Amino acid sequence: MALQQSIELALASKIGASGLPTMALDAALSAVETALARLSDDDASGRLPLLKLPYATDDLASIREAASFLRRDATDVVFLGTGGSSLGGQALAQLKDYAVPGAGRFIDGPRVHFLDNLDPITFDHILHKLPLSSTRFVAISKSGGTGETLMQTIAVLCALERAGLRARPADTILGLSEPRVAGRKNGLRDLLEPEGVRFLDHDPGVGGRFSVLTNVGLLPAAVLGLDIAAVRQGAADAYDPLRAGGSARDIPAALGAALNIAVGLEGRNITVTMAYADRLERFARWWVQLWAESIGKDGKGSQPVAAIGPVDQHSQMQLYLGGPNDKLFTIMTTGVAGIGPMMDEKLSKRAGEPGFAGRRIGDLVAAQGRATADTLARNGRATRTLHIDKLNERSLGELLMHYMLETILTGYALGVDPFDQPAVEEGKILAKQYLTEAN
Ligand SMILES: O=P(O)(O)OC[C@H]1O[C@](O)(CO)[C@@H](O)[C@@H]1O
Repeated sequence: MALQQSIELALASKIGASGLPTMALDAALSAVETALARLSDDDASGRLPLLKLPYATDDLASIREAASFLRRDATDVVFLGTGGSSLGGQALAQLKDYAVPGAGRFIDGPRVHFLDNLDPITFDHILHKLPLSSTRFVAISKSGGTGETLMQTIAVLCALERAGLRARPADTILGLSEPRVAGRKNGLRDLLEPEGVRFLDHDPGVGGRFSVLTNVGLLPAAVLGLDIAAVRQGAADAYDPLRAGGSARDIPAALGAALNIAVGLEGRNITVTMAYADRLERFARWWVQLWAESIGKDGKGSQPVAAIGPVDQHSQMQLYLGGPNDKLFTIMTTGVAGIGPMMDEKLSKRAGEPGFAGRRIGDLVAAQGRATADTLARNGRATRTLHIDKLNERSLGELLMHYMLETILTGYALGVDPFDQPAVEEGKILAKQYLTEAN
């Protein structure tokens, strides 16, 4: 198990009166015990296919085969899709420098693009810049009905047509969506299947924001050459303690859920995750969707905020330490001490920082993560720490599964359904109405 979690710095016994009283944590733990029993029933009944994924290997060959198809003679692979149809893949892709400021441009092999936000200028620009004859597109939508993804896909088909490549969309595009269900429309399949485009099936029993361990997240990971079996093994590392049974206090994801619930009981409704690693930035965005859509309903929920260290110390820390004490902080660190460029002694002295001499950049980042957690705690801010010594496929798989389990258990304990998102439909319907009314 790579993940080391501590909630010490959230407790009143450690940080004083503004920390969590034992009673609040005990009450939350007891609610999570009931949630654990429900999850165990879900596992036994097979109701939640997500719980089987950590141990599944039978689909990995087909994911690798699809990845080889996409990589063959490709300069660029573009993933179309939004929310849960994109963020899990992005979180994994960061292990290979995807969207890491300054480093992402130097990725080996085909360049990978995730176009999750619909922006006309970006899309126009990218379609004009991409070498279309050597670009592969993957259109991902669980429902097959998301307007953004449908518009992107239509725009790609039109661009291929203009480039004289429309004759062979099946060589260029891959679809990923739920299998057809009688009586339910699937716009993406309706659009692409007549073109001969091949589809991978989205597991109908796994919601988009929980789909990172399925082909939705693992396909982009495999395109980038990541070890997708190790991602699943890591997920098993997070789930094994639940399968083994035991009390909520001893199961990391259950303890995390209890912490969130207890902090909520104390009236703090903002939860900040600050990760001291560029390669966890998309993970944090993935978690924001997971938490917001799963927990925010029936008037319940807490506001997830994603932050990255150390850079956000220089933008958000003043509020975190000096503003209202209404947040739970999770400070995430990785084993970066001793890593990176070493500081020259003479130059360090000249810069007025003799303490830098002989130290590496990773030493400062490690010290900063530790200092932030301690400073928050000294200022009475409830803080959890999560440390991963080595960030790789296995430990990231563990982190992803830990958070999915923590989220489900929190939802169960709060009495909300973590698997639906009824409120987002209203705006989608209205936007389509405005679109047809516009002239
Ligand atoms: O994969 P789909 O069906 O295109 O949905 C994309 C995203 O849209 C949502 O349904 C919210 O609008 C998310 O839950 C989902 O991840």
